[in-house]
Amino acid sequence: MSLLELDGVETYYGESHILEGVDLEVEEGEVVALMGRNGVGKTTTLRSILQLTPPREGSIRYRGEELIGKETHEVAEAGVGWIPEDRRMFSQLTVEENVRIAVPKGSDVEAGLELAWDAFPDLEEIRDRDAGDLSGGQQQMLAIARGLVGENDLLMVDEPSEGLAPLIVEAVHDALESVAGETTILLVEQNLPMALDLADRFYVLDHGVVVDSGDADAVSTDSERLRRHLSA
Ligand SMILES: Nc1ncnc2c1ncn2[C@@H]1O[C@H](COP(=O)(O)OP(=O)(O)OP(=O)(O)O)[C@@H](O)[C@H]1O
Repeated sequence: MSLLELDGVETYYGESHILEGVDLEVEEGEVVALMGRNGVGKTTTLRSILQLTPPREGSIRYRGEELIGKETHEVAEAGVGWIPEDRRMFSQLTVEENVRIAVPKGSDVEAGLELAWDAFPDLEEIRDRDAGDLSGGQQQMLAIARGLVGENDLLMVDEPSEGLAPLIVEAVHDALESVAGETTILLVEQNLPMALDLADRFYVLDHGVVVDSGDADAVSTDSERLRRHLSA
């Protein structure tokens, strides 16, 4: 049984038919990259899984259990975490407070902090700073650290490299690589080298359907196979 399985998922915003039958699977322990041009439905796929925009057709099974019809908080409680594109966090709280409240109720907060600081020593140095005062790269690190301590079985990360300088992208890559050792990841990412390097498998979405998929090792960043679907 796959950890996550989407079958014929169709999602709308009002009358706009965005996902027109998405099929994809994520196995436990994998990093799966979801790629595609702007506006093809990548974020909508994540929103569909989370039941933020519930699909009208199809099925989304997590550990064999149907998610469609559940509330978003139930999906989260089942172990599905989300790092949205806007790196949502509490800007008036410090870095440490942001990590603390990401530790699930009943779990060991100090152990969570230790895990976060081990993975992100740079964050420990700025633990007392307000999250709102961080650079884009630091905010992305904090968002990933929050995902890490959230004890998710599946972490969905939306465009973590977007808008970041190359050196910071490298740091985000390394951070995700260390998180990948702990958690299954579904990664939406337009930075092809980063996506292919991190991923075990990939899917390419175009106009709301999967048009290609395979092993990340089997394609290169400049392959015609990917270029066809990814370049503008
Ligand atoms: N809340 C919304 N209401 C109506 N249409 C929306 C809404 N959110 C997104 N869309 C539209 O749905 C389509 C898919 O958007 P989505 O954000 O899923 O794309 P994406 O592949 O993640 O691209 P991007 O990289 O630009 O975020 C786009 O045409 C977008 O304009």
